[in-house]
Amino acid sequence: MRLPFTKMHGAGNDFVVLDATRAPLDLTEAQLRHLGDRHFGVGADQILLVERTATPGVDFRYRIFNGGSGEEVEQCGNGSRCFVRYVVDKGLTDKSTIRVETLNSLLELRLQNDGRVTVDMGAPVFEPARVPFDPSGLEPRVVADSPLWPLDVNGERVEIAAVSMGNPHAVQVVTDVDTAPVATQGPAIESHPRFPRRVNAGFLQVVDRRHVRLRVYERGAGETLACGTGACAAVVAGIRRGLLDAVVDVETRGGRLTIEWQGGDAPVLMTGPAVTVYEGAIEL
Ligand SMILES: N[C@H](CCC[C@H](N)C(=O)O)C(=O)O
Repeated sequence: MRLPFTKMHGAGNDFVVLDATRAPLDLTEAQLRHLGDRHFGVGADQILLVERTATPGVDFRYRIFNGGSGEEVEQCGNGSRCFVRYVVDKGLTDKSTIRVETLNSLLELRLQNDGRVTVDMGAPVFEPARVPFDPSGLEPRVVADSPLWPLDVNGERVEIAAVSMGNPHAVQVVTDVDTAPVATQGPAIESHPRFPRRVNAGFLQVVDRRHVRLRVYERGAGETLACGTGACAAVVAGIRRGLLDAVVDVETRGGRLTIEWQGGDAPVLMTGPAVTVYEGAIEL
């Protein structure tokens, strides 16, 4: 099968975007992993499938698959911005505010005049069972509004905040992201038994109350240059610990995202770039 695709990135987190609005696309996990493979396929952190939906008041559905594992996941922040850029540039909609459903969320996205995209990512979730995270037998250290859970990682004690942005995140504060043990602790946290659906592992460095640096070892993809939901989870965790103000610039290795959260049940707003790199086709 000849499969046309669009290669995109949001702050360096890269995607293969597929149009399934005209005809359904049913790819196997092996085919999805092939698309994500940087040597034998196209290469991408995630594969995004754009579909129509019959849900009233919703414009599209988009499905997200991790490029390393081929598994379908609930949410992708950088991917949602590229989704908007894609449907507007492809003429699939004439709206500039678009409502899209994912596996477990409904997002509202707005294309700004400067080409950046703002996404209402919904409210964060902290209840362990809904992350999901198993805290049984653990005593958290509570800092301001935030329980910090002691996790045994490679024989070291790591303190994490467990947050869901629709997908699971474990966020720890580090003094310097450049020297943080992302390569060793990342995979150990990703597959930690206390996260039954595995987890995205965030390493957050607080520069000041409005600026942070972040690296994320992503579930099913490894370390990416940026992680949108990871940036949301990290800023929310920092605000709950009393370390950050409500609007924070997040410097990632691939670019800058701006995250806003007013606390409580307020939605997390994420603004950042969405870039089309090239159009291509691959024989699957
Ligand atoms: N690896 C993530 C999905 C992609 C999230 C990330 N690329 C983003 O921008 O939010 C997970 O398994 O939950």
